[in-house]
Amino acid sequence: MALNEESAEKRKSARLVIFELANMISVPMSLNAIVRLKVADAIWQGGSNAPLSASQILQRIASTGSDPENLQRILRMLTSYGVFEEHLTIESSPLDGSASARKYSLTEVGKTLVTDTEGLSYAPYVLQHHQDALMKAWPLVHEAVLDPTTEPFVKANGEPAYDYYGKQPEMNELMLKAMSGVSVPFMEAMLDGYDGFKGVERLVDVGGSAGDCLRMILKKHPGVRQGINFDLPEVVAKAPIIPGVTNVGGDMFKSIPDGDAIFMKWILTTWTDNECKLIMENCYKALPVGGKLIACEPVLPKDSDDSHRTRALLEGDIFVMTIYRAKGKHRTEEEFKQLGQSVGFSHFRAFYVDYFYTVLEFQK
Ligand SMILES: C[S@@+](CC[C@H](N)C(=O)[O-])C[C@H]1O[C@@H](n2cnc3c(N)ncnc32)[C@H](O)[C@@H]1O
Repeated sequence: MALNEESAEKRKSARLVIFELANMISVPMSLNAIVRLKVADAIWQGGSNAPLSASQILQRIASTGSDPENLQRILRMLTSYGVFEEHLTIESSPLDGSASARKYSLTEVGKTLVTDTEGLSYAPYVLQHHQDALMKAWPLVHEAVLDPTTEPFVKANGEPAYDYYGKQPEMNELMLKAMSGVSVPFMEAMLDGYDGFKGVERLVDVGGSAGDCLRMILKKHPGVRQGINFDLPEVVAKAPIIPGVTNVGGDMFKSIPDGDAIFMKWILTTWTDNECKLIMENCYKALPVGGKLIACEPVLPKDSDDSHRTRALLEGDIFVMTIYRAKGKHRTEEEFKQLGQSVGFSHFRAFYVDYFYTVLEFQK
């Protein structure tokens, strides 16, 4: 191929990539639509994953007047992102006697949206990410660059996300469900691949939400006799009663209950370096010498690439910047290590037991 032909080809593909990127909003919005319509549950009804056409799916979920063609458009597009598998079949058509019909089953990705497997669904997480208050913040991402003192969520809604959720019982409840759905599969992987709870009797979960992480740790490690689920008062007020777990309401920036070890999952990421230091200092004070802070956080790779893992972590980083703290962030392993050292933790280890979260162990 001549040089100028080659660069013309490159320009054509570049324009295509921009089309893809600019229209990409269709992807999360359609995913949200699929969850709202409970499409995964409809396909999975009775535990079967037999391929269904859009009309058959709608017969299971929707009221009269719904449009199978529009549903099929969404299913096709999400098939290209690996959420559904498309099956082309030849079926009789009233027009010419035969036509190809598209049917859809769930891939492993699609199955994560089924809501009848208790506690394992990612559906609430998808819904939680697309609530109106969050959607209002997204057009303001550029503001996080121009003025990082106030995150886009605050600009759009007048107050920080956790304060806002606290005043909206429905948002709070959805947040609890979203966290449970995401926590359970990770905790299973973590408890298989990490054994740092040996010898711990009293374990505090900082920002423990509904207490799912503690429930699973106590089940796997009966030596942990006392679990303290520590979170904001309005959150623990909604947390279920779990045998062996005491719900304690408070503010981690003020003080943290004492424990042999402290666990936290998905906490440091949403705060600035100085706020992280304050939380970690309070952990340090609450631990005995030799005690461990076990933090599970998304950890950014040093290099950038286009793998699913790197993209999920980098996209999550922009989510944090937009919704929680303009200077809260996904960090590299080295940045976490330095945060720990700055508040006095003498040992640090990282365990890569999952693709999204890494276990970070800080020892006093
Ligand atoms: C992203 S969620 C993580 C929940 C849970 N650790 C999990 O991974 O499933 C962050 C949690 O931190 C809690 N949180 C926020 N500010 C807090 C504070 N000042 N003190 C204690 N908990 C707080 C929130 O209520 C929420 O439950």
